[in-house]
Amino acid sequence: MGLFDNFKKGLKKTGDLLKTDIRDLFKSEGRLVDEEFLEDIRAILFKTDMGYDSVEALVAEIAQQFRARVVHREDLVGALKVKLKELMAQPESPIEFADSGPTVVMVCGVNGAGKTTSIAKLTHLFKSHGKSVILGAGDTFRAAAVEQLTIWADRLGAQIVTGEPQSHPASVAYRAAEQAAKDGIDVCIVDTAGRLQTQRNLMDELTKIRQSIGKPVPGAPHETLLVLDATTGQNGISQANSFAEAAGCTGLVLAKLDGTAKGGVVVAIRQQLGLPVKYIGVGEKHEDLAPFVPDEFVEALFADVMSADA
Ligand SMILES: Nc1nc2c(ncn2[C@@H]2O[C@H](COP(=O)(O)OP(=O)(O)OP(=O)(O)O)[C@@H](O)[C@H]2O)c(=O)[nH]1
Repeated sequence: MGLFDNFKKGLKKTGDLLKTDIRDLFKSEGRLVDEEFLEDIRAILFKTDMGYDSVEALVAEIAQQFRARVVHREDLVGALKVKLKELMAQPESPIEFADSGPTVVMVCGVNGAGKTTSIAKLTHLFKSHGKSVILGAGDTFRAAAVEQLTIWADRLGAQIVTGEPQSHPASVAYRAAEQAAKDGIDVCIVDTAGRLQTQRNLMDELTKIRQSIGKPVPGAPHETLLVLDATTGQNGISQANSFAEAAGCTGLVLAKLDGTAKGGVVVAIRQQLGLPVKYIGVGEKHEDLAPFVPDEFVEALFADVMSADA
């Protein structure tokens, strides 16, 4: 599947919502842009969870361009797309690969956000680009987490370093990074147990994990990715903000985008979190991950609204 198809898959539910609502607005050919129309647009955009500031910026743009004029569906969608792309712009941010030696990626997030699955997807992606991968099973609290990651590693042809049930996650992370350096492996991905940003001791533990990764591989971790569950919508954003800060995150993986009609949350995330969205999860399989490209996101979001009338 191409990138655009992946975005469409991830945004199916959100796109369907927009399609129905915007088509309902344009039952007649054109619509006069008055306060009532602007209010309707506002309500539609809010439903996708774009957040107050983004919605107001979009409505202001429509008002400024079309107030007191008759607007057609394609003009409205065109203007929304241009403004959304502007709102979501971010530096191109693929993974920062190390100049030499292994690139170490640490993955963190709250329980059940989609960390393990995202690690499997990243492994598949890196391997499909010809890179060798080793995993560090740093979630030593849950035997099931280690098991799950081991299954993925076997299936995807990656090495894995695990610890004894009581071993410290920092020592597993250290050994994984060390092994990567010793064996000349391109990418080392370190899993961590789910935690809340309010659990001080567990957040301190993330710092220890980071420090121990940096011993065998100076400069590592090169990326610390926060996995966010898109289905929690805007509720998750403020939590993510403090998490990202405490854990020194460099980017986001937004998992389960396919599971929500509130995919507009990506816009809110771009507005409210100072971090680039690096990848989106669009399903449960290992190939269901796409690098995040704002313009593709916007095009996919509105693709069905403008497709041939059903
Ligand atoms: N539909 C869909 N499901 C996903 C996606 N990513 C993860 N999941 C599902 O979400 C559930 C939790 O995912 P995990 O990867 O186990 O989450 P985790 O963060 O490792 O969980 P803990 O280790 O318990 O903290 C699983 O059932 C996954 O299949 C996605 O992009 N789309």
